[in-house]
Amino acid sequence: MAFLQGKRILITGLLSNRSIAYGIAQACYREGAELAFTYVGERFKQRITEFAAEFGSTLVFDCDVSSDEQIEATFKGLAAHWPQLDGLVHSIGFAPREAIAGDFMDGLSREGFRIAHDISAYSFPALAKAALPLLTKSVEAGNMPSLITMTYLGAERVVPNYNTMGVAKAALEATVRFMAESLGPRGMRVNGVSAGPIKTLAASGIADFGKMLKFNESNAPLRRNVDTVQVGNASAFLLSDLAAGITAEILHVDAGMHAVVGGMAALGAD
Ligand SMILES: NC(=O)c1ccc[n+]([C@@H]2O[C@H](COP(=O)([O-])OP(=O)(O)OC[C@H]3O[C@@H](n4cnc5c(N)ncnc54)[C@H](O)[C@@H]3O)[C@@H](O)[C@H]2O)c1
Ligand SMILES: Cc1c(CN(C)C(=O)CCc2cnc3c(c2)CCC(=O)N3)oc2ccccc12
Repeated sequence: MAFLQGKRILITGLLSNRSIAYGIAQACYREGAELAFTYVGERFKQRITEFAAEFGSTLVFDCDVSSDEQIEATFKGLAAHWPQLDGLVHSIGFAPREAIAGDFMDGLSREGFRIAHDISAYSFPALAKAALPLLTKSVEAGNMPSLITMTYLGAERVVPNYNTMGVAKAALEATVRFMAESLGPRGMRVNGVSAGPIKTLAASGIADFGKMLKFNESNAPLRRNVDTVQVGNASAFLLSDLAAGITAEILHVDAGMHAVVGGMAALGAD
């Protein structure tokens, strides 16, 4: 297949081998892409360098998306190695713990709301804007660059406890549409992948996460949860020219759960 042969793709958000970004890297590498990675903080450099080597890459950059300087430096560094960028994977999300647990109003704060939107929503267009010169080089070379981000059902519907992250994901999904409208005429596509719950580090410490996985397994149309391989494959598809007609889309990779009304499903659970 190798439907990403020769494409140069930057993947953010790789933290462990359970990360969604790890599944995306596996799929893209398998399909022939050349990869580069970002990590957060010197202490992870060694680990991410080892992950990059798994995918035939030595390109790793320290990029905390709360820093404009680190975002700029990342693409300056990338430009020293690559003549163009054909794909950008945004797989970053964070909110202070009190913003994603318990009652939405009880956990609401200006700072928590700001942080959630800065890291989980603004960072996607911010990275894309800093990448524009390299993305434009890809268009000039006759390619159609593709940008993707990871979102969740909590953007569209109330998922208990997801709270301020749901509001931030709603903002993220709106950035997909406005970025697609701005970058489409420049020959670039922008899409979101709405993944079902997966036990990653970002999911660790979330109350009742196990219950949620069980509920999905009993009620999702496919009667199972999804994993990083399935999300990775769908992401690789969106990054490739097989998805040339797709932009401003939010693709659900959630075993169909987005289509099911929670309550009724619970009735049908037994
Ligand atoms: N795990 C799930 O159930 C699930 C479902 C749907 C969507 N998502 C989304 O998938 C994406 C990846 O999460 P994951 O589940 O793979 O967990 P993960 O913990 O493996 O990845 C989260 C990543 O966010 C990065 N990050 C946090 N703050 C950052 C900052 N300031 N600058 C740069 N990077 C920062 C972390 O370094 C980490 O690599 C997130 O956007 C998350 O919201 C996760
Ligand atoms: C699913 C699901 C997830 C996984 N998911 C889709 C996410 O997007 C998780 C994102 C996330 C954002 N910020 C933080 C954390 C995770 C944990 C550590 C921390 O301090 N902050 O998180 C939930 C929280 C409540 C309810 C469901 C979920």
